[in-house]
Amino acid sequence: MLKVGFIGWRGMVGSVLMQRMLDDGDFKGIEPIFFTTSQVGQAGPDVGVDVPPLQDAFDIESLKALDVVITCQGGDYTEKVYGDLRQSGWKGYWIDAASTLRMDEAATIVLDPVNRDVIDAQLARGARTFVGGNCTVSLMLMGLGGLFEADMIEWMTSMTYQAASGSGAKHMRELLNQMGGLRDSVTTELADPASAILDIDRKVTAAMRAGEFPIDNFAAPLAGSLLPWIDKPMESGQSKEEWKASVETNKILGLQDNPIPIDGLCVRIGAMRSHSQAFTIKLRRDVPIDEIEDRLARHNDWVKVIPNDKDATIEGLTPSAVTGTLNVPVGRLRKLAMGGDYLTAFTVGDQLLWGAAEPLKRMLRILREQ
Ligand SMILES: NC(=O)C1=CN([C@@H]2O[C@H](COP(=O)(O)OP(=O)(O)OC[C@H]3O[C@@H](n4cnc5c(N)ncnc54)[C@H](OP(=O)(O)O)[C@@H]3O)[C@@H](O)[C@H]2O)C=CC1
Ligand SMILES: N[C@@H](CC(=O)OP(=O)(O)O)C(=O)O
Repeated sequence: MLKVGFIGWRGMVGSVLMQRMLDDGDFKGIEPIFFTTSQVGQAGPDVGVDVPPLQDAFDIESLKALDVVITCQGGDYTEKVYGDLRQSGWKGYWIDAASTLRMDEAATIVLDPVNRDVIDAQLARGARTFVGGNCTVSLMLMGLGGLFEADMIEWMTSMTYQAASGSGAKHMRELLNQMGGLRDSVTTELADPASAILDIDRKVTAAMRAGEFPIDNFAAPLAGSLLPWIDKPMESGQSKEEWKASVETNKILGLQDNPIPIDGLCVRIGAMRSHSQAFTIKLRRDVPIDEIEDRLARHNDWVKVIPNDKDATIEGLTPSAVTGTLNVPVGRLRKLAMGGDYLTAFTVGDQLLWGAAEPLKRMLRILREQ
């Protein structure tokens, strides 16, 4: 039975992973051992099988006893522990949600409905480090997998609308506090249907710009606004989130030698935990829209093609419709005015499920099936 160590299991991504594993009975047939960076010796979580007290996540000797480490603890933890653990001679499987190791030669980015062939080839070569992809990249590939599989894409742009959860739990709370603060600033006016909307707007804008508005985490108002920068700056002028689109996609697909150019702008919006993206896709040839829809729909069990009409779009192609599900709807599919080989599309996905926890859960299953 595989000895599997869980690190970061009580954080936001880790909790989603725990729930998905419980839902699918994934704790049966493994020996789970839970680790912590702050609560050594406390009781482990209830996962339906006996587990020992929490162990020290920094103790290399304890980690060396594991067949698999699965970590959602974050990049700082990976940086502190991974190198030392490997240098100690440990040959186990390391499965990680953090971006730290993604572009390492030894690491495979996992998204098995899209790149099971790459994962299998890497396992056959003896690869032992598997990392979940960036959330926008994984969600884009789940939505557009059928076009990549058929090698239909010459280049594409992705313009993102990313939820607060991508920044972490504190940011989600701050977004809600910002929303509440804006409403509180105009409670009296909202109760009076005759009040002037431009007075309400003035008060809301003043509240947003006031010194006491809660911006400790986002550094600026997000509620009632947006933030067109995510992650660190790169020399290219891209944000790091934008840079990931091309490098990670091409690594996931095994296309590093002949990469598909992908670029765009990444924008934080006031959604809670589902990311959306709008694409401009330059097709290699003019493919009829019904063939495109058919390929997209058949690619995996979670993608859902939404007809390009208003009712279906508003009902099914929004963060509020998707959050908490594994569905990845893709819609607004139509040819652009630039010509028959220019396609536009829009997709939405839960960034904590397919965007973070689900590919890791499924990688553990793949290891168990070996
Ligand atoms: N947020 C996201 O969208 C994504 C995140 N990731 C990666 O996953 C990493 C973890 O992200 P995320 O889950 O958001 O991080 P969290 O901040 O929710 O959790 C990280 C760790 O903080 C510790 N912690 C301290 N106080 C608490 C508390 N009150 N409740 C829960 N945990 C607490 C826990 O460690 P301990 O038990 O040891 O104290 C926990 O494992 C990121 O750094 C990133 O690398 C990857 C993809 C998406
Ligand atoms: N950067 C993503 C979330 C994330 O954690 O990405 P990565 O795993 O690439 O660091 C977002 O803000 O929405």
